[in-house]
Amino acid sequence: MRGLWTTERVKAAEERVMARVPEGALMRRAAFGVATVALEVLAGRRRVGLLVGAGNNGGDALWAGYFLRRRGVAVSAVLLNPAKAHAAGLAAFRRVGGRVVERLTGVDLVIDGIVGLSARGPLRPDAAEHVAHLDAPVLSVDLPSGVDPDTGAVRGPHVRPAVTVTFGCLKPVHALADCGEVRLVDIGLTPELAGPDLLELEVSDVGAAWPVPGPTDDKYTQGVTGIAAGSATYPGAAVLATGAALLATSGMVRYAGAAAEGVRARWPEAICTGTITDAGRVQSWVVGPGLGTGLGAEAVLRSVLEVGVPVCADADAITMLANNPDLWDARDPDTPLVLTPHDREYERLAGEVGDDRVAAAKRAADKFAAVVLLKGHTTVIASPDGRVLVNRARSSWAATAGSGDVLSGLIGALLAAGLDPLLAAGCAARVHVLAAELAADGAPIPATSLLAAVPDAIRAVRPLTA
Ligand SMILES: NC(=O)C1=CN([C@@H]2O[C@H](COP(=O)(O)OP(=O)(O)OC[C@H]3O[C@@H](n4cnc5c(N)ncnc54)[C@H](O)[C@@H]3O)[C@@H](O)[C@H]2O)[C@@H](O)CC1
Ligand SMILES: Nc1ncnc2c1ncn2[C@@H]1O[C@H](COP(=O)(O)OP(=O)(O)O)[C@@H](O)[C@H]1O
Ligand SMILES: [K+]
Repeated sequence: MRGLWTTERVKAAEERVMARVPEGALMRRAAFGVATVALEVLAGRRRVGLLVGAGNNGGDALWAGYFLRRRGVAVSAVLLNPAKAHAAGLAAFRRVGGRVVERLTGVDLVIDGIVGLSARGPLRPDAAEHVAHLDAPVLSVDLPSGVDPDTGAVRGPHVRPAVTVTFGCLKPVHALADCGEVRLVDIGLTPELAGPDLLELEVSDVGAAWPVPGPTDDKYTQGVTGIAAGSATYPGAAVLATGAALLATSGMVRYAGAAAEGVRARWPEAICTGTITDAGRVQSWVVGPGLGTGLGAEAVLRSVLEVGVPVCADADAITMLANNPDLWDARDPDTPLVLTPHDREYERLAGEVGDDRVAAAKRAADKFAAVVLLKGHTTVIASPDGRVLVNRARSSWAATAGSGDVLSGLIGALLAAGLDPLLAAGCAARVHVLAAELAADGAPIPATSLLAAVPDAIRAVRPLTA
């Protein structure tokens, strides 16, 4: 797992380190890391431009320019606020023949030292003007200027780097926004950092957690997933969610609902019944996709919540919980619940998502004592115990009708297998993104193709030896 730390925590840790190292040492170390990566990106080319802002981020850029000059690179710098440019960095830069210019032209690489950890809001007009006219790849110092360091929110002009070189530890922006390739330079911060604020699962974490049958397993021991989804009007959601649960784990899937005929026709291995009460025992329920929001659907949701097994509530189930808060009473508060809203469903449940998606997911997790998976290009998953997972897609192919039904089926199967609910949601989200990428391979796909790629996605995350 990769940890990410908020700017408040990073700044406090940096202060503690700075108190025991010589003045300027930390900045020079950071800048040396920037120069090293810049040389790698340049791959023999020799012209670099710096965009230098008023703070220490600009100082890093100037010191990086100093180190690059010493390696014989031609370096020019635009000072966005000459009076406030980092004095020691600028003096060092000039000393080795760095040039201050009005505009960057004819460079092979631009180093973005406009703003860093103290930035808020989009680029100001003068900086935005310079950025708009760049025609070389950009290396951002610490983070892409114009993107919020803690929320990753982009609300106007910002830098789109090919590479970001950050220091000491990763910050939320590195998981929440597009930073290009992210490189981490050690500046001795680690001993000063306690546990991270956000976590990102690595492929190996997902592979290690994904449940597979062992020698003593049979179809019951691995957890039976129940699917209460679909309706006469929307049988497709039931077919997709059931299929996802069948492909996610071995064992058994029970379907209960009005789409039984369609589900049976597509998935003969699913045990299909018309109602929850006839369904038999399960270790988790997925409820909501395509279920409708009428009285019948409410009764289904109520029964599922009353069973006392972990539940993944998606789509119409979320709308019903939002419209009729009495339904919460059916829930045993100790039984894990995973809610999987997209932004509009979130709004019905807990008000506007806003710019800070992590805060929004945490708010709802607290409010409902549930794991909340807030969908999107960047999916944020918050647990009521305070842990937060972030899963950023590398493509947007999953933004297609029915793909959410696949996600809820995956989560349900992992819950039935007994995974910790936060991990279940995180692993499902990761495999979902991967399945979308594998299925799409450069062209749009329907959710059925995403579903069909789930086995390949699981194979891709599992260790080769298993
Ligand atoms: N604190 C430390 O010990 C270290 C800090 N380092 C660097 O220092 C950076 C943080 O430096 P600072 O705290 O000085 O802050 P920044 O460099 O982020 O800049 C703050 C300045 O930018 C201006 N500004 C804010 N928002 C802006 C916007 N949207 N458009 C244009 N200008 C804007 C502000 O008026 C302020 O003058 C880090 O990101 C990192 O690059 C590194 O040198 C490593 C060591
Ligand atoms: N721009 C995007 N990039 C990547 N994934 C996305 C994007 N938009 C949505 N998704 C993902 O696609 C799925 C859509 O789910 P949902 O909105 O419930 O669709 P549906 O109800 O049609 O199944 C979610 O897993 C979500 O995270
Ligand atoms: K920057």
